[in-house]
Amino acid sequence: MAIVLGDNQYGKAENRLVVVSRDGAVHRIKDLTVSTSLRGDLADTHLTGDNSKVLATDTQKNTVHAFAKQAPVGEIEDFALRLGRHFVSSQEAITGARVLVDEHSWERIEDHDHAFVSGSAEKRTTAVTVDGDRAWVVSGLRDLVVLKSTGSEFHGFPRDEYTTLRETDDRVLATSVTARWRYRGGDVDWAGAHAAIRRLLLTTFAGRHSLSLQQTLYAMGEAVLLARPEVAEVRLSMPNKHHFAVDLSPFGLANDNEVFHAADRPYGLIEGSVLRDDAEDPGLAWHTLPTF
Ligand SMILES: O=c1[nH]c(=O)c2[nH]c(=O)[nH]c2[nH]1
Repeated sequence: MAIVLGDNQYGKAENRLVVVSRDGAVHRIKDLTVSTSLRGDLADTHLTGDNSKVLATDTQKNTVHAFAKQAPVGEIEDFALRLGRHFVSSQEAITGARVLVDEHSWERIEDHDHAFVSGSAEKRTTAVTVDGDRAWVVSGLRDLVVLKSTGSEFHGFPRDEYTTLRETDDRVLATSVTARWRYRGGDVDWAGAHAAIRRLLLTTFAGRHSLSLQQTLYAMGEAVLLARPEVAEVRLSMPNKHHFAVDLSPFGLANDNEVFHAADRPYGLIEGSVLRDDAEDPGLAWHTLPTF
Protein backbone atom coordinates (compact mmCIF):
# COMPACT_ATOMS: atom_id res chain seq x y z
CA MET A 1 0.00 0.00 0.00
CA ALA A 2 1.16 3.51 -0.76
CA ILE A 3 -0.24 6.73 0.51
CA VAL A 4 -0.55 9.48 -2.05
CA LEU A 5 -1.64 13.07 -2.23
CA GLY A 6 -5.13 13.47 -3.63
CA ASP A 7 -7.02 16.49 -4.96
CA ASN A 8 -5.96 19.73 -3.41
CA GLN A 9 -6.35 23.44 -3.81
CA TYR A 10 -5.36 26.43 -1.74
CA GLY A 11 -6.05 30.12 -1.62
CA LYS A 12 -7.26 33.10 0.37
CA ALA A 13 -10.86 32.78 1.41
CA GLU A 14 -13.33 35.59 1.94
CA ASN A 15 -11.39 38.74 1.20
CA ARG A 16 -13.75 41.52 2.14
CA LEU A 17 -13.28 44.17 -0.52
CA VAL A 18 -15.07 47.49 -0.79
CA VAL A 19 -14.31 49.64 -3.82
CA VAL A 20 -15.42 53.27 -4.08
CA SER A 21 -15.53 54.69 -7.59
CA ARG A 22 -16.16 58.34 -8.29
CA ASP A 23 -18.04 60.08 -11.04
CA GLY A 24 -17.38 63.66 -9.90
CA ALA A 25 -19.14 64.05 -6.58
CA VAL A 26 -21.25 60.93 -7.14
CA HIS A 27 -19.77 57.81 -5.58
CA ARG A 28 -20.59 54.19 -6.28
CA ILE A 29 -19.60 51.28 -4.09
CA LYS A 30 -18.93 47.65 -4.83
CA ASP A 31 -18.93 45.47 -1.72
CA LEU A 32 -17.50 42.05 -2.48
CA THR A 33 -16.35 38.91 -0.74
CA VAL A 34 -13.68 37.32 -2.93
CA SER A 35 -12.17 33.86 -2.46
CA THR A 36 -9.38 32.54 -4.66
CA SER A 37 -8.03 29.03 -4.82
CA LEU A 38 -5.35 27.58 -7.03
CA ARG A 39 -4.57 24.11 -8.32
CA GLY A 40 -1.55 22.72 -10.13
CA ASP A 41 1.83 21.18 -9.55
CA LEU A 42 1.68 21.47 -5.79
CA ALA A 43 2.94 18.10 -4.61
CA ASP A 44 6.28 19.46 -3.37
CA THR A 45 4.88 21.71 -0.69
CA HIS A 46 2.65 18.92 0.59
CA LEU A 47 5.30 16.20 0.51
CA THR A 48 8.53 18.05 1.34
CA GLY A 49 7.59 21.58 2.31
CA ASP A 50 9.33 23.02 -0.76
CA ASN A 51 7.30 26.15 -1.44
CA SER A 52 8.94 27.21 -4.68
CA LYS A 53 5.69 26.72 -6.60
CA VAL A 54 3.34 28.15 -3.99
CA LEU A 55 2.01 31.58 -4.86
CA ALA A 56 1.35 32.71 -1.28
CA THR A 57 -2.25 33.18 -0.27
CA ASP A 58 -1.13 36.60 0.93
CA THR A 59 -0.04 37.40 -2.64
CA GLN A 60 -3.41 36.19 -3.90
CA LYS A 61 -5.11 38.63 -1.52
CA ASN A 62 -2.85 41.45 -2.67
CA THR A 63 -3.63 40.63 -6.29
CA VAL A 64 -7.35 40.99 -5.58
CA HIS A 65 -6.70 44.43 -4.09
CA ALA A 66 -4.42 45.55 -6.91
CA PHE A 67 -6.79 44.34 -9.64
CA ALA A 68 -9.58 46.35 -7.98
CA LYS A 69 -7.47 49.47 -8.53
CA GLN A 70 -5.88 48.73 -11.90
CA ALA A 71 -9.16 48.45 -13.85
CA PRO A 72 -12.81 49.01 -12.99
CA VAL A 73 -14.11 45.96 -11.13
CA GLY A 74 -17.18 45.78 -13.38
CA GLU A 75 -19.42 42.75 -13.21
CA ILE A 76 -18.34 40.10 -10.70
CA GLU A 77 -18.06 37.47 -13.43
CA ASP A 78 -15.58 39.62 -15.39
CA PHE A 79 -13.57 40.42 -12.27
CA ALA A 80 -13.38 36.73 -11.34
CA LEU A 81 -12.39 35.72 -14.88
CA ARG A 82 -9.60 38.34 -14.93
CA LEU A 83 -8.23 37.13 -11.63
CA GLY A 84 -8.45 33.44 -12.47
CA ARG A 85 -6.79 33.87 -15.85
CA HIS A 86 -4.05 35.98 -14.29
CA PHE A 87 -3.10 33.30 -11.76
CA VAL A 88 -3.06 30.55 -14.38
CA SER A 89 -1.15 32.52 -17.01
CA SER A 90 1.43 34.10 -14.69
CA GLN A 91 2.50 31.06 -12.60
CA GLU A 92 3.92 28.12 -14.44
CA ALA A 93 3.00 25.62 -11.73
CA ILE A 94 -0.58 26.85 -11.47
CA THR A 95 -2.86 25.18 -14.01
CA GLY A 96 -6.24 25.99 -12.54
CA ALA A 97 -7.99 28.63 -10.48
CA ARG A 98 -11.36 28.98 -8.82
CA VAL A 99 -12.55 32.47 -7.96
CA LEU A 100 -15.71 32.92 -5.90
CA VAL A 101 -17.27 36.35 -5.61
CA ASP A 102 -20.29 37.37 -3.56
CA GLU A 103 -21.67 40.87 -4.11
CA HIS A 104 -23.41 42.54 -1.17
CA SER A 105 -26.08 45.09 -1.87
CA TRP A 106 -26.12 48.74 -0.89
CA GLU A 107 -28.74 51.31 -1.82
CA ARG A 108 -28.32 55.04 -2.03
CA ILE A 109 -29.90 56.95 0.87
CA GLU A 110 -32.53 58.96 -1.00
CA ASP A 111 -30.50 60.48 -3.84
CA HIS A 112 -27.45 61.12 -1.75
CA ASP A 113 -24.13 61.22 -3.62
CA HIS A 114 -22.06 59.24 -1.17
CA ALA A 115 -24.25 57.76 1.57
CA PHE A 116 -25.68 54.28 1.39
CA VAL A 117 -27.91 51.97 3.38
CA SER A 118 -27.25 48.27 3.45
CA GLY A 119 -29.69 46.44 1.19
CA SER A 120 -31.23 43.08 1.96
CA ALA A 121 -29.17 40.08 2.97
CA GLU A 122 -29.43 38.79 -0.61
CA LYS A 123 -26.12 38.27 -2.36
CA ARG A 124 -25.33 37.99 -6.05
CA THR A 125 -22.73 35.25 -6.52
CA THR A 126 -20.35 33.81 -9.05
CA ALA A 127 -17.98 30.85 -9.11
CA VAL A 128 -15.50 31.03 -11.96
CA THR A 129 -13.26 28.08 -12.74
CA VAL A 130 -10.25 28.46 -15.00
CA ASP A 131 -8.37 25.40 -16.22
CA GLY A 132 -5.58 26.12 -18.67
CA ASP A 133 -7.22 28.22 -21.37
CA ARG A 134 -10.76 27.05 -20.59
CA ALA A 135 -13.18 28.74 -18.22
CA TRP A 136 -16.61 28.04 -16.75
CA VAL A 137 -18.98 30.46 -15.06
CA VAL A 138 -21.58 29.43 -12.49
CA SER A 139 -23.46 32.46 -11.21
CA GLY A 140 -26.32 32.79 -8.82
CA LEU A 141 -27.81 34.35 -5.75
CA ARG A 142 -28.35 33.40 -2.16
CA ASP A 143 -30.35 34.51 0.86
CA LEU A 144 -33.23 35.61 -1.36
CA VAL A 145 -36.04 35.26 1.19
CA VAL A 146 -39.56 34.91 -0.21
CA LEU A 147 -42.96 34.08 1.24
CA LYS A 148 -46.44 33.56 -0.14
CA SER A 149 -49.36 33.63 2.27
CA THR A 150 -51.60 31.36 0.19
CA GLY A 151 -51.40 29.39 -3.05
CA SER A 152 -49.58 26.49 -1.40
CA GLU A 153 -50.85 23.04 -0.41
CA PHE A 154 -49.22 19.88 0.88
CA HIS A 155 -51.14 16.62 1.01
CA GLY A 156 -51.14 13.08 -0.34
CA PHE A 157 -47.96 12.06 1.46
CA PRO A 158 -47.66 8.61 3.05
CA ARG A 159 -48.85 8.17 6.61
CA ASP A 160 -47.01 5.67 8.75
CA GLU A 161 -46.94 5.13 12.50
CA TYR A 162 -44.73 8.20 12.95
CA THR A 163 -46.71 10.65 10.82
CA THR A 164 -48.42 13.49 12.64
CA LEU A 165 -48.35 16.24 9.96
CA ARG A 166 -51.82 17.34 8.95
CA GLU A 167 -52.68 17.66 5.28
CA THR A 168 -53.27 21.22 4.17
CA ASP A 169 -54.76 22.89 1.14
CA ASP A 170 -53.78 26.35 2.27
CA ARG A 171 -50.49 27.13 3.96
CA VAL A 172 -47.80 29.77 4.09
CA LEU A 173 -44.86 28.89 1.85
CA ALA A 174 -41.56 30.59 2.67
CA THR A 175 -37.99 29.90 1.73
CA SER A 176 -34.56 31.43 1.39
CA VAL A 177 -33.43 30.70 -2.14
CA THR A 178 -29.89 29.71 -3.02
CA ALA A 179 -29.68 29.40 -6.80
CA ARG A 180 -26.69 28.68 -8.98
CA TRP A 181 -26.87 28.53 -12.74
CA ARG A 182 -24.25 27.36 -15.17
CA TYR A 183 -23.73 29.48 -18.25
CA ARG A 184 -23.13 27.72 -21.53
CA GLY A 185 -20.44 30.13 -22.66
CA GLY A 186 -18.65 33.30 -21.75
CA ASP A 187 -20.29 35.77 -24.09
CA VAL A 188 -23.05 36.86 -21.73
CA ASP A 189 -24.52 40.16 -20.54
CA TRP A 190 -23.84 39.14 -16.95
CA ALA A 191 -25.86 41.87 -15.23
CA GLY A 192 -28.78 41.62 -17.62
CA ALA A 193 -28.92 37.84 -17.36
CA HIS A 194 -28.72 37.96 -13.57
CA ALA A 195 -31.58 40.45 -13.34
CA ALA A 196 -33.75 38.47 -15.75
CA ILE A 197 -33.10 35.13 -14.02
CA ARG A 198 -33.78 36.61 -10.60
CA ARG A 199 -37.08 37.97 -11.91
CA LEU A 200 -38.03 34.57 -13.34
CA LEU A 201 -37.28 32.87 -10.02
CA LEU A 202 -39.43 35.38 -8.15
CA THR A 203 -42.38 35.50 -10.55
CA THR A 204 -42.49 31.71 -10.77
CA PHE A 205 -42.41 31.34 -6.98
CA ALA A 206 -45.20 33.89 -6.73
CA GLY A 207 -47.33 32.85 -9.68
CA ARG A 208 -47.27 29.05 -9.65
CA HIS A 209 -49.73 27.33 -7.38
CA SER A 210 -47.66 24.97 -5.22
CA LEU A 211 -48.45 21.37 -4.27
CA SER A 212 -44.99 20.94 -2.73
CA LEU A 213 -41.84 22.99 -2.41
CA GLN A 214 -40.24 20.35 -4.64
CA GLN A 215 -42.74 21.20 -7.39
CA THR A 216 -42.04 24.91 -6.91
CA LEU A 217 -38.28 24.30 -7.08
CA TYR A 218 -38.62 22.44 -10.37
CA ALA A 219 -40.91 25.10 -11.82
CA MET A 220 -38.44 27.84 -10.91
CA GLY A 221 -35.54 26.05 -12.59
CA GLU A 222 -37.67 25.16 -15.61
CA ALA A 223 -38.79 28.78 -16.07
CA VAL A 224 -35.16 29.89 -16.21
CA LEU A 225 -34.18 27.24 -18.75
CA LEU A 226 -37.22 27.91 -20.96
CA ALA A 227 -36.52 31.64 -21.12
CA ARG A 228 -32.72 31.84 -21.01
CA PRO A 229 -30.84 29.92 -23.71
CA GLU A 230 -27.49 30.96 -22.24
CA VAL A 231 -28.16 28.77 -19.15
CA ALA A 232 -27.50 25.00 -19.20
CA GLU A 233 -28.45 24.03 -15.66
CA VAL A 234 -29.95 25.55 -12.51
CA ARG A 235 -29.26 24.17 -9.04
CA LEU A 236 -31.50 25.26 -6.20
CA SER A 237 -31.32 24.85 -2.45
CA MET A 238 -34.50 25.94 -0.68
CA PRO A 239 -35.13 25.50 3.05
CA ASN A 240 -38.81 25.16 3.88
CA LYS A 241 -39.24 27.96 6.41
CA HIS A 242 -42.17 26.44 8.21
CA HIS A 243 -45.01 28.65 9.40
CA PHE A 244 -47.20 26.68 11.76
CA ALA A 245 -50.73 27.90 12.43
CA VAL A 246 -50.94 28.44 16.18
CA ASP A 247 -53.61 26.52 18.07
CA LEU A 248 -55.73 29.29 19.58
CA SER A 249 -58.51 26.97 20.74
CA PRO A 250 -57.34 27.09 24.41
CA PHE A 251 -58.36 30.75 24.28
CA GLY A 252 -61.67 30.00 22.60
CA LEU A 253 -60.38 31.57 19.39
CA ALA A 254 -60.48 30.21 15.86
CA ASN A 255 -57.31 30.57 13.77
CA ASP A 256 -58.36 31.06 10.18
CA ASN A 257 -54.82 30.95 8.79
CA GLU A 258 -53.99 34.28 10.40
CA VAL A 259 -51.60 33.62 13.30
CA PHE A 260 -48.47 31.55 12.71
CA HIS A 261 -45.38 30.50 14.58
CA ALA A 262 -42.43 31.09 12.26
CA ALA A 263 -40.23 28.18 13.29
CA ASP A 264 -36.49 28.69 13.00
CA ARG A 265 -35.42 25.05 13.01
CA PRO A 266 -35.56 22.29 12.14
CA TYR A 267 -36.49 23.09 8.57
CA GLY A 268 -37.17 20.95 5.54
CA LEU A 269 -34.35 21.31 3.03
CA ILE A 270 -35.40 20.88 -0.58
CA GLU A 271 -32.58 20.78 -3.12
CA GLY A 272 -32.33 19.88 -6.76
CA SER A 273 -30.96 20.49 -10.20
CA VAL A 274 -32.95 21.28 -13.34
CA LEU A 275 -31.08 20.93 -16.59
CA ARG A 276 -31.30 20.47 -20.33
CA ASP A 277 -31.03 16.80 -21.25
CA ASP A 278 -28.78 17.76 -24.15
CA ALA A 279 -26.56 20.06 -22.08
CA GLU A 280 -22.91 19.86 -22.98
CA ASP A 281 -20.40 18.40 -20.55
CA PRO A 282 -20.15 20.71 -17.52
CA GLY A 283 -16.39 20.24 -17.40
CA LEU A 284 -15.04 21.66 -14.15
CA ALA A 285 -17.92 24.11 -13.68
CA TRP A 286 -19.13 22.47 -10.45
CA HIS A 287 -15.81 20.95 -9.41
CA THR A 288 -15.37 21.30 -5.61
CA LEU A 289 -18.53 23.41 -5.27
CA PRO A 290 -21.25 22.19 -2.90
CA THR A 291 -23.68 19.99 -4.86
CA PHE A 292 -26.52 22.45 -4.27
O1 LIG B 1 -43.39 21.11 0.34
C1 LIG B 1 -43.11 20.26 1.21
N1 LIG B 1 -42.35 19.19 0.88
C2 LIG B 1 -42.02 18.23 1.79
O2 LIG B 1 -41.29 17.25 1.44
C3 LIG B 1 -42.51 18.36 3.08
N2 LIG B 1 -42.38 17.61 4.22
C4 LIG B 1 -43.06 18.24 5.21
O3 LIG B 1 -43.15 17.85 6.39
N3 LIG B 1 -43.64 19.39 4.72
C5 LIG B 1 -43.32 19.48 3.41
N4 LIG B 1 -43.59 20.41 2.46
